[in-house]
Amino acid sequence: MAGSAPKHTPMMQQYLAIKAEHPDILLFYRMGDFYELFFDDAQRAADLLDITLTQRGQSGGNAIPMAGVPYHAVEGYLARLIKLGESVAICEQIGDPATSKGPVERKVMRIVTPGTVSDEALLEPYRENLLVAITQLHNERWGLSAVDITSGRFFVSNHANTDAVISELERLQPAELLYPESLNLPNAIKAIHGLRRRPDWEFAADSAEQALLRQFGTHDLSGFGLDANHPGIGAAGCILQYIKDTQRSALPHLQKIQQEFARDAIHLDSVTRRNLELTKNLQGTNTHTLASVIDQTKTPMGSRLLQRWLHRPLRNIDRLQQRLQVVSALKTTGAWQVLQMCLRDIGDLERILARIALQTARPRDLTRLRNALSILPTLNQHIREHELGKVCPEFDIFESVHHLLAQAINDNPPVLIRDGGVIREGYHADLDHYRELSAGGNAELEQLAQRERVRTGIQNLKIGYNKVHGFYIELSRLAADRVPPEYQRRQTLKNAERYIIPELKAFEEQVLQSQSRSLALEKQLYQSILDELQSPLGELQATAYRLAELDVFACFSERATTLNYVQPEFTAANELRIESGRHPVVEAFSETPFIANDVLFDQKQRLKIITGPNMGGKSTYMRQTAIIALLAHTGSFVPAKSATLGPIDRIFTRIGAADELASGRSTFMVEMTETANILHNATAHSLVLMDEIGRGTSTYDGLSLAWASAEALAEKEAMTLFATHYFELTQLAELLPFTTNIHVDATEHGDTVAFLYQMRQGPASRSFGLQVARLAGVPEPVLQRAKLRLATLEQSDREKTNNSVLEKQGSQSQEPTLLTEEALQLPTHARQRIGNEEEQGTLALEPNHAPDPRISLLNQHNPDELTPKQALELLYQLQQIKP
Ligand SMILES: Nc1ncnc2c1ncn2[C@@H]1O[C@H](COP(=O)(O)OP(=O)(O)OP(=O)(O)O)[C@@H](O)[C@H]1O
Repeated sequence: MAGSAPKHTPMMQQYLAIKAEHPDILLFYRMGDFYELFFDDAQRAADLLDITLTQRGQSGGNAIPMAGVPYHAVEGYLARLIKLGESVAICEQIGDPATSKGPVERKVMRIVTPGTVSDEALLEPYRENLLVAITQLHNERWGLSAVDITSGRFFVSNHANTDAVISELERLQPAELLYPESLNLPNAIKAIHGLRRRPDWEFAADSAEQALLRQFGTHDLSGFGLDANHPGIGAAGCILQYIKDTQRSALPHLQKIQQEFARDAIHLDSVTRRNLELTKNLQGTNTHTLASVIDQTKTPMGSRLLQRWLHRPLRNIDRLQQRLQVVSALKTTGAWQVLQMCLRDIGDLERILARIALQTARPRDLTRLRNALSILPTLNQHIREHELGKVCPEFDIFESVHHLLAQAINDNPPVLIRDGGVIREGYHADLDHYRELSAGGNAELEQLAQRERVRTGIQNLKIGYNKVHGFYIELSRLAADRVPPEYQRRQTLKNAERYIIPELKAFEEQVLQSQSRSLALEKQLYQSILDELQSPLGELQATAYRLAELDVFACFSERATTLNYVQPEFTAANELRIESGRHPVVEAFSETPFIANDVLFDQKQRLKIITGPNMGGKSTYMRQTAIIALLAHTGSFVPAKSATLGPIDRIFTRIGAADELASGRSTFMVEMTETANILHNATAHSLVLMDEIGRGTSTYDGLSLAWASAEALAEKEAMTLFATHYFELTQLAELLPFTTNIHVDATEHGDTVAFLYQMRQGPASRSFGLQVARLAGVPEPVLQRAKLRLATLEQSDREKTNNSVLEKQGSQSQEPTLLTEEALQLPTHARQRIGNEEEQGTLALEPNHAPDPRISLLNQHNPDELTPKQALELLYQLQQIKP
């Protein structure tokens, strides 16, 4: 920033003083029709918004960098900045430029931050907008609090360690994240957009508790089931303080705080969340996700709730049964159809109510609220007609609120209250009177014009109005000699003159006065309507939540009907049985019919080693198992013929691997970190998907790690699907309890392969790697070379296996054979080659079944019997032989 204040112009001094109050965020400084940014802000805005960086005058001897956006387009720019995690202080001109000495008075009128926005234009309708705060306690533990200002949902949670809080942040996807300034953030959190450092004192538990009590008007927090020592209390306090600083308005819609317990939901770590592509695919977009198939909700609030449920599958079976009951009832009665028709017109009631609470609701929010309320009686009628009252009680229809809005607000009000015309005629007598005065003006004006025409004898005399001169009488120049003396000239045009007369002036005052009075009264009435809506706000919010739930239930029923899903059943036994399960997303987007498969985990079967060709459907099978389990725990029906699920505490996935360059971890490191996490945390109630672990390192390292991991999971009795290309692992079925082999079926068609996608018992017979490579378009000469290599490798394998079996037979061992480095007895350099070349994508183990002629020659001589000359000759001979 530039030098000391005295060197700046008065305007710059004003700017710098205001900027000093908002050092960390962008300041939009209003100058006429633009919001301007200066110095570093200008540079940052120019980069972020791709707007031109210019200069304005000099300050402290240097040119001042400047960038600006037109005021009428500001919302679009704000939306972009918010999305990038930036906050903006908006500074308006509040003084009158005409009467100001020096720069016109300016003030920051609002602060827009990603986590506190409520304007419709700045929010994404289908995404929750969370302001989150975190603190770390002395022990490893973290406290977290989150609020969705646009719905009033406010909660705290606590997390045992850093990994747990990172995975929670992955779920919540905060729009803005507050943390205490003394906290040393882990790298994974540093990468989050919208980070804000806050002073440590804002997280102090004592003051936080007081702030919460003030907010809710209660004596203690026990009514919310919350202990004042909860690790998240400090974070909740910081959130309230931050909102106070940035919003400067009360938050009557934050009426309670809830506690979320990790144990209430199936734990999904951040990797699993990504791998299962719940709401985002692996490329980071919204297509081909579970939500893209399941979400047929009709309101944005329903869609947001569904996404929340998908990311937090419940473990409480009673609550799931309640949800399933509603879904089932809507399905069997077919009521979902009419309900969806109604819901379509309900709109985003949740966010409308938040804007009413924040006093930022626009006239059209009120008409939308009125419209939503007017649909409730019809909804109730459908509930009655379909006898759904038991599972879905009728809605309160808020008659008085509806009546108020029907009486007070016009059918199609303008966007802003300041434009007037929002309050309905007949609502308030004074308003009608002012409006009559200003509108009735037209007739009066015409009378006056007619009278003047008669009096002056000038037939083309007109009365007009413009903003600068107000009302005037306009006469053509040709009539100049007939202008009465009391006409005062106002303005001279090319062919006409404009005049004013006292009567017209008085008329003007009356019109303007009644216009401004009517506008002021409208604003006042509008405000009192907003005030009146505050008291039923809590009940309205509860209704909005129930409508969002009904929207999700109707959506589940529709999906179950259209896509032929079945109601899942829950059991206390530690098992998982899926008959003819399907992958909802692959099924929806595949052009060929989906092949359904069974899954069975019970007391006897816990670990399944899956083998079979690439592209054979192993990953699909594993993912569909997790997705069916997850969907069942949201209260949805599932894509299967039947599904019975025992308790599930966590779903783990180790699928595919990508370098995480940003965090400095290689493919193998990522793979092993994820594996370590699973091995530490999986229990007998966990569902574990392991896809080809060990691929990122040398064959033997990988194979050994995969082997040992499978053993460890079998020991834990976790429900594990373990897909592998290490055929050796199929031997585990004989070595370990609870372990079985299954494989995906495929058949060979000449040089190519046909996938059958059917899971079968037992290990696969072969892998079809080359056929799949052909399908992928690998050039023919390469395939031919690979075929030759494969033949030699397989030959070598067979010989080694035979040797090893012979050795084993010699030592009378009963254990099945595992191909280890020792068993293969490869020389060290050959082992290294396997590792290196495999990393480059070609495995080229040099076969040693065809003996090297040089070695044969050497073997024909005994070194002890050779003379030095003979030895030299032999050396020359050896040199001549080509390997
Ligand atoms: N049960 C099924 N019915 C129909 N099509 C399927 C089925 N399972 C998989 N597919 C199709 O086959 C493709 C490949 O499946 P998938 O990725 O599961 O194979 P994979 O065995 O895991 O392969 P790789 O070992 O190469 O990772 C899927 O994208 C899908 O189009």
